[in-house]
Amino acid sequence: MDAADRGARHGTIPIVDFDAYRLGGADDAVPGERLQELREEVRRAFTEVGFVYLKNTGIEQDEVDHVMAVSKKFFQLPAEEKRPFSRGSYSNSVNHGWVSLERESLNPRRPGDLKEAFNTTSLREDIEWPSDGVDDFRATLVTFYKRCMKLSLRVLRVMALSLGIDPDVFLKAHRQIGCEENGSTLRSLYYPPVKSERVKEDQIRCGEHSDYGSITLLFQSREGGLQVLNRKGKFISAPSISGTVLVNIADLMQRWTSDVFVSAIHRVLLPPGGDSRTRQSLAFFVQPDDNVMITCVDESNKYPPVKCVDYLQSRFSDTYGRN
Ligand SMILES: O=C(O)CCC(=O)C(=O)O
Ligand SMILES: [Fe+2]
Repeated sequence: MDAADRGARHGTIPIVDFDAYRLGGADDAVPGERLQELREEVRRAFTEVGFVYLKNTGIEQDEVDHVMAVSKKFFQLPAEEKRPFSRGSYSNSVNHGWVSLERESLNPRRPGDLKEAFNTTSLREDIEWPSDGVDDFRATLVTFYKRCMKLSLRVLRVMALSLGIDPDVFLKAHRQIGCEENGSTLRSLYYPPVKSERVKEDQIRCGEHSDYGSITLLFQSREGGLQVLNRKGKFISAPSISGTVLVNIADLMQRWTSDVFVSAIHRVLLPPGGDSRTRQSLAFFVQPDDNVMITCVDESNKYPPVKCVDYLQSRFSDTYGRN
Protein backbone atom coordinates (compact mmCIF):
# COMPACT_ATOMS: atom_id res chain seq x y z
CA MET A 1 0.00 0.00 0.00
CA ASP A 2 1.56 3.34 -0.98
CA ALA A 3 1.45 6.63 0.95
CA ALA A 4 -1.55 8.00 -0.94
CA ASP A 5 -3.44 4.81 -0.29
CA ARG A 6 -2.72 4.89 3.41
CA GLY A 7 -3.65 8.57 3.58
CA ALA A 8 -7.11 8.14 2.11
CA ARG A 9 -7.86 4.98 4.11
CA HIS A 10 -7.07 6.74 7.35
CA GLY A 11 -9.21 9.72 6.53
CA THR A 12 -6.21 12.02 6.06
CA ILE A 13 -5.39 13.93 2.90
CA PRO A 14 -3.13 12.03 0.51
CA ILE A 15 -0.29 13.55 -1.54
CA VAL A 16 -0.44 12.47 -5.17
CA ASP A 17 2.21 12.91 -7.87
CA PHE A 18 0.71 14.75 -10.87
CA ASP A 19 3.88 14.56 -12.96
CA ALA A 20 2.30 12.35 -15.65
CA TYR A 21 -0.03 15.23 -16.55
CA ARG A 22 1.88 18.31 -15.33
CA LEU A 23 1.58 21.70 -17.03
CA GLY A 24 4.14 22.05 -19.78
CA GLY A 25 3.87 18.36 -20.61
CA ALA A 26 1.83 16.90 -23.47
CA ASP A 27 -1.76 18.14 -23.68
CA ASP A 28 -3.06 14.64 -23.45
CA ALA A 29 -1.26 12.65 -20.83
CA VAL A 30 0.39 9.67 -22.42
CA PRO A 31 -1.54 6.62 -21.34
CA GLY A 32 0.73 4.46 -19.28
CA GLU A 33 1.34 3.04 -15.90
CA ARG A 34 1.89 6.43 -14.23
CA LEU A 35 -1.38 7.82 -15.56
CA GLN A 36 -3.18 4.71 -14.46
CA GLU A 37 -1.83 5.18 -10.93
CA LEU A 38 -2.74 8.85 -10.98
CA ARG A 39 -6.33 8.04 -11.94
CA GLU A 40 -6.68 5.54 -9.16
CA GLU A 41 -5.14 7.78 -6.52
CA VAL A 42 -7.29 10.74 -7.54
CA ARG A 43 -10.44 8.63 -7.42
CA ARG A 44 -9.60 7.28 -4.01
CA ALA A 45 -8.80 10.74 -2.60
CA PHE A 46 -11.96 12.35 -3.96
CA THR A 47 -14.29 9.53 -2.97
CA GLU A 48 -12.85 9.05 0.51
CA VAL A 49 -11.71 12.52 1.63
CA GLY A 50 -12.71 15.09 -0.99
CA PHE A 51 -9.27 16.73 -0.79
CA VAL A 52 -5.90 15.86 -2.32
CA TYR A 53 -2.44 17.47 -2.40
CA LEU A 54 -0.98 17.35 -5.91
CA LYS A 55 2.77 17.64 -6.34
CA ASN A 56 4.70 18.21 -9.58
CA THR A 57 1.83 20.09 -11.20
CA GLY A 58 4.05 22.56 -13.06
CA ILE A 59 2.96 25.47 -10.81
CA GLU A 60 6.06 26.27 -8.78
CA GLN A 61 6.25 27.53 -5.21
CA ASP A 62 8.13 30.66 -6.40
CA GLU A 63 5.16 31.70 -8.52
CA VAL A 64 2.79 31.24 -5.61
CA ASP A 65 5.06 33.23 -3.26
CA HIS A 66 5.21 36.04 -5.79
CA VAL A 67 1.43 36.27 -6.17
CA MET A 68 1.07 36.37 -2.39
CA ALA A 69 3.73 39.08 -2.00
CA VAL A 70 2.04 41.29 -4.61
CA SER A 71 -1.38 40.65 -3.04
CA LYS A 72 -0.08 41.61 0.38
CA LYS A 73 0.92 45.05 -0.89
CA PHE A 74 -2.69 45.57 -1.96
CA PHE A 75 -4.19 44.36 1.31
CA GLN A 76 -1.90 46.63 3.30
CA LEU A 77 -3.27 49.74 1.58
CA PRO A 78 -5.65 51.83 3.71
CA ALA A 79 -9.30 50.75 3.45
CA GLU A 80 -10.25 54.01 1.62
CA GLU A 81 -7.94 53.06 -1.21
CA LYS A 82 -9.38 49.57 -1.52
CA ARG A 83 -13.05 50.56 -1.21
CA PRO A 84 -13.48 51.85 -4.78
CA PHE A 85 -12.68 48.33 -5.96
CA SER A 86 -15.27 46.61 -3.77
CA ARG A 87 -17.14 43.49 -4.78
CA GLY A 88 -20.54 44.60 -6.05
CA SER A 89 -19.27 47.74 -7.76
CA TYR A 90 -18.47 46.13 -11.11
CA SER A 91 -21.49 46.20 -13.39
CA ASN A 92 -20.33 43.34 -15.60
CA SER A 93 -19.32 40.97 -12.81
CA VAL A 94 -21.10 40.77 -9.45
CA ASN A 95 -18.39 38.72 -7.82
CA HIS A 96 -15.30 40.67 -8.90
CA GLY A 97 -13.46 42.88 -6.42
CA TRP A 98 -12.48 43.49 -2.83
CA VAL A 99 -14.28 41.97 0.18
CA SER A 100 -13.60 43.78 3.46
CA LEU A 101 -12.83 42.31 6.88
CA GLU A 102 -15.82 40.55 8.54
CA ARG A 103 -18.01 41.12 5.48
CA GLU A 104 -18.67 37.41 4.94
CA SER A 105 -19.66 34.66 7.35
CA LEU A 106 -19.06 31.45 5.49
CA ASN A 107 -20.72 29.81 8.46
CA PRO A 108 -23.73 32.11 9.01
CA ARG A 109 -23.98 31.03 12.66
CA ARG A 110 -20.66 32.73 13.39
CA PRO A 111 -19.72 36.43 13.36
CA GLY A 112 -18.01 37.75 10.21
CA ASP A 113 -14.86 35.96 9.10
CA LEU A 114 -11.57 37.62 10.09
CA LYS A 115 -10.34 37.80 6.53
CA GLU A 116 -10.16 40.10 3.53
CA ALA A 117 -10.25 38.97 -0.07
CA PHE A 118 -9.84 40.16 -3.61
CA ASN A 119 -11.76 38.22 -6.25
CA THR A 120 -10.54 38.14 -9.82
CA THR A 121 -13.63 37.06 -11.75
CA SER A 122 -13.54 39.37 -14.77
CA LEU A 123 -10.57 39.45 -17.12
CA ARG A 124 -12.13 42.21 -19.24
CA GLU A 125 -9.66 44.79 -20.48
CA ASP A 126 -11.93 47.74 -19.71
CA ILE A 127 -12.40 47.39 -15.96
CA GLU A 128 -10.56 49.42 -13.34
CA TRP A 129 -7.93 47.76 -11.18
CA PRO A 130 -6.08 49.09 -8.15
CA SER A 131 -2.79 50.51 -9.39
CA ASP A 132 -1.48 53.17 -6.98
CA GLY A 133 1.35 51.48 -5.12
CA VAL A 134 0.41 48.12 -6.64
CA ASP A 135 1.15 48.55 -10.32
CA ASP A 136 1.86 44.83 -10.80
CA PHE A 137 -1.35 43.63 -9.08
CA ARG A 138 -3.50 43.22 -12.16
CA ALA A 139 -0.92 41.49 -14.37
CA THR A 140 0.16 39.18 -11.56
CA LEU A 141 -3.35 38.04 -10.72
CA VAL A 142 -4.45 37.67 -14.32
CA THR A 143 -1.36 35.61 -15.19
CA PHE A 144 -1.89 33.35 -12.20
CA TYR A 145 -5.59 33.00 -13.02
CA LYS A 146 -4.64 31.61 -16.42
CA ARG A 147 -2.11 29.20 -14.96
CA CYS A 148 -4.72 27.89 -12.52
CA MET A 149 -7.23 27.58 -15.33
CA LYS A 150 -4.89 25.36 -17.33
CA LEU A 151 -4.11 23.15 -14.38
CA SER A 152 -7.80 22.86 -13.48
CA LEU A 153 -8.67 21.58 -16.92
CA ARG A 154 -6.05 18.86 -16.54
CA VAL A 155 -7.36 17.90 -13.15
CA LEU A 156 -10.93 17.76 -14.49
CA ARG A 157 -9.80 15.41 -17.25
CA VAL A 158 -8.05 13.09 -14.82
CA MET A 159 -11.18 13.12 -12.66
CA ALA A 160 -13.34 11.95 -15.57
CA LEU A 161 -10.76 9.29 -16.46
CA SER A 162 -10.76 8.19 -12.87
CA LEU A 163 -14.50 7.57 -13.01
CA GLY A 164 -14.16 5.62 -16.27
CA ILE A 165 -16.47 8.03 -18.12
CA ASP A 166 -15.97 10.17 -21.26
CA PRO A 167 -12.68 11.97 -20.45
CA ASP A 168 -14.09 15.23 -21.79
CA VAL A 169 -17.38 15.24 -19.92
CA PHE A 170 -16.28 17.85 -17.38
CA LEU A 171 -14.10 19.77 -19.85
CA LYS A 172 -17.05 20.28 -22.19
CA ALA A 173 -18.80 22.15 -19.40
CA HIS A 174 -15.78 24.39 -18.69
CA ARG A 175 -15.08 25.87 -22.10
CA GLN A 176 -15.40 29.51 -21.12
CA ILE A 177 -13.27 29.96 -18.03
CA GLY A 178 -11.91 33.50 -18.14
CA CYS A 179 -14.86 34.76 -20.22
CA GLU A 180 -18.03 36.58 -19.18
CA GLU A 181 -20.11 33.40 -19.37
CA ASN A 182 -18.17 31.62 -16.67
CA GLY A 183 -17.86 32.62 -13.00
CA SER A 184 -14.58 30.90 -12.12
CA THR A 185 -12.70 33.12 -9.68
CA LEU A 186 -9.18 33.49 -8.37
CA ARG A 187 -9.58 34.68 -4.79
CA SER A 188 -6.57 36.10 -3.00
CA LEU A 189 -7.20 35.90 0.74
CA TYR A 190 -5.51 37.86 3.51
CA TYR A 191 -5.96 37.11 7.18
CA PRO A 192 -4.61 40.07 9.21
CA PRO A 193 -2.94 39.69 12.61
CA VAL A 194 -5.49 38.64 15.22
CA LYS A 195 -5.89 40.84 18.29
CA SER A 196 -7.41 38.46 20.81
CA GLU A 197 -9.08 41.22 22.88
CA ARG A 198 -11.11 42.24 19.82
CA VAL A 199 -12.23 38.78 18.72
CA LYS A 200 -15.97 38.19 19.11
CA GLU A 201 -17.42 35.04 20.59
CA ASP A 202 -17.19 32.14 18.10
CA GLN A 203 -15.40 34.29 15.55
CA ILE A 204 -12.74 32.53 13.46
CA ARG A 205 -10.70 33.29 10.34
CA CYS A 206 -13.00 31.44 7.97
CA GLY A 207 -16.20 29.70 9.05
CA GLU A 208 -17.16 26.12 8.26
CA HIS A 209 -18.36 25.74 4.68
CA SER A 210 -18.06 23.69 1.54
CA ASP A 211 -17.20 25.32 -1.79
CA TYR A 212 -19.90 25.85 -4.39
CA GLY A 213 -18.63 25.02 -7.86
CA SER A 214 -16.80 22.08 -9.41
CA ILE A 215 -13.34 22.03 -7.85
CA THR A 216 -11.08 24.44 -5.94
CA LEU A 217 -7.29 24.75 -6.15
CA LEU A 218 -5.80 26.12 -2.94
CA PHE A 219 -2.35 27.47 -2.16
CA GLN A 220 -1.64 28.48 1.44
CA SER A 221 1.13 30.44 3.10
CA ARG A 222 3.10 28.56 5.71
CA GLU A 223 1.23 29.44 8.91
CA GLY A 224 -1.44 26.74 8.69
CA GLY A 225 -4.86 26.85 10.30
CA LEU A 226 -6.93 25.09 7.63
CA GLN A 227 -8.95 22.10 8.81
CA VAL A 228 -11.04 19.62 6.86
CA LEU A 229 -13.91 17.54 8.21
CA ASN A 230 -13.26 13.91 7.31
CA ARG A 231 -15.89 11.24 6.85
CA LYS A 232 -15.46 10.08 10.40
CA GLY A 233 -16.73 13.48 11.50
CA LYS A 234 -13.37 14.67 12.76
CA PHE A 235 -11.60 17.90 11.79
CA ILE A 236 -8.09 17.13 10.55
CA SER A 237 -5.48 19.75 9.75
CA ALA A 238 -4.56 20.49 6.18
CA PRO A 239 -1.19 22.22 6.50
CA SER A 240 0.56 24.07 3.73
CA ILE A 241 2.96 21.68 1.95
CA SER A 242 5.51 23.60 -0.10
CA GLY A 243 5.38 22.96 -3.83
CA THR A 244 1.94 21.33 -3.74
CA VAL A 245 -1.57 22.42 -4.68
CA LEU A 246 -4.45 21.35 -2.46
CA VAL A 247 -7.43 20.44 -4.64
CA ASN A 248 -10.91 19.83 -3.31
CA ILE A 249 -14.29 18.78 -4.61
CA ALA A 250 -17.01 21.43 -4.40
CA ASP A 251 -20.77 20.95 -4.04
CA LEU A 252 -21.79 21.09 -7.67
CA MET A 253 -19.26 18.36 -8.48
CA GLN A 254 -20.58 16.19 -5.67
CA ARG A 255 -24.05 16.56 -7.11
CA TRP A 256 -22.81 15.99 -10.68
CA THR A 257 -21.17 12.69 -9.63
CA SER A 258 -24.24 11.59 -7.59
CA ASP A 259 -22.25 11.85 -4.34
CA VAL A 260 -19.37 9.64 -5.57
CA PHE A 261 -16.91 12.51 -5.15
CA VAL A 262 -17.40 14.23 -1.80
CA SER A 263 -17.34 17.93 -1.06
CA ALA A 264 -15.88 18.22 2.44
CA ILE A 265 -16.60 20.96 4.98
CA HIS A 266 -13.53 23.01 5.89
CA ARG A 267 -12.60 26.08 7.96
CA VAL A 268 -9.66 28.23 9.05
CA LEU A 269 -9.14 28.56 12.79
CA LEU A 270 -7.61 31.47 14.70
CA PRO A 271 -3.88 31.20 15.31
CA PRO A 272 -2.80 30.15 18.81
CA GLY A 273 -2.97 32.99 21.39
CA GLY A 274 -0.06 35.42 21.03
CA ASP A 275 0.66 34.41 17.42
CA SER A 276 0.33 37.70 15.55
CA ARG A 277 1.30 36.40 12.12
CA THR A 278 -0.79 37.14 9.08
CA ARG A 279 -1.96 34.30 6.85
CA GLN A 280 -2.54 34.25 3.10
CA SER A 281 -4.03 31.89 0.60
CA LEU A 282 -4.97 31.78 -3.06
CA ALA A 283 -8.12 29.87 -3.95
CA PHE A 284 -9.06 29.21 -7.57
CA PHE A 285 -12.76 28.37 -7.58
CA VAL A 286 -13.57 26.49 -10.75
CA GLN A 287 -17.13 26.75 -12.00
CA PRO A 288 -18.82 25.31 -15.07
CA ASP A 289 -20.06 27.73 -17.73
CA ASP A 290 -23.18 29.64 -16.64
CA ASN A 291 -25.57 28.01 -19.08
CA VAL A 292 -24.53 24.42 -18.57
CA MET A 293 -27.15 22.05 -17.19
CA ILE A 294 -25.65 19.80 -14.55
CA THR A 295 -27.09 16.32 -14.88
CA CYS A 296 -25.72 13.38 -12.88
CA VAL A 297 -22.96 11.75 -14.96
CA ASP A 298 -24.12 8.23 -14.07
CA GLU A 299 -27.60 9.05 -15.41
CA SER A 300 -29.08 8.10 -12.04
CA ASN A 301 -30.94 11.42 -11.78
CA LYS A 302 -30.23 11.32 -8.06
CA TYR A 303 -30.44 15.12 -8.28
CA PRO A 304 -32.63 16.89 -10.81
CA PRO A 305 -30.78 18.80 -13.54
CA VAL A 306 -29.86 22.32 -12.49
CA LYS A 307 -28.53 25.23 -14.49
CA CYS A 308 -25.12 26.18 -13.21
CA VAL A 309 -25.74 29.92 -12.92
CA ASP A 310 -28.99 29.39 -10.96
CA TYR A 311 -27.37 27.02 -8.54
CA LEU A 312 -24.44 29.35 -7.86
CA GLN A 313 -26.65 32.40 -7.52
CA SER A 314 -28.62 30.73 -4.76
CA ARG A 315 -25.42 29.78 -2.93
CA PHE A 316 -24.05 33.33 -3.14
CA SER A 317 -27.31 34.73 -1.78
CA ASP A 318 -26.94 32.48 1.25
CA THR A 319 -23.47 33.89 1.92
CA TYR A 320 -24.07 37.58 1.29
CA GLY A 321 -27.78 37.98 1.84
CA ARG A 322 -29.73 39.39 -1.09
CA ASN A 323 -27.46 40.86 -3.72
O1 LIG B 1 -7.75 30.31 3.24
C1 LIG B 1 -7.90 29.11 3.17
O2 LIG B 1 -6.97 28.32 3.37
C2 LIG B 1 -9.23 28.51 2.81
C3 LIG B 1 -10.23 29.48 2.28
C4 LIG B 1 -11.49 28.82 1.82
O3 LIG B 1 -11.76 27.70 2.13
C5 LIG B 1 -12.42 29.55 0.92
O4 LIG B 1 -12.25 30.76 0.72
O5 LIG B 1 -13.33 28.91 0.38
FE1 LIG C 1 -13.41 26.93 0.90
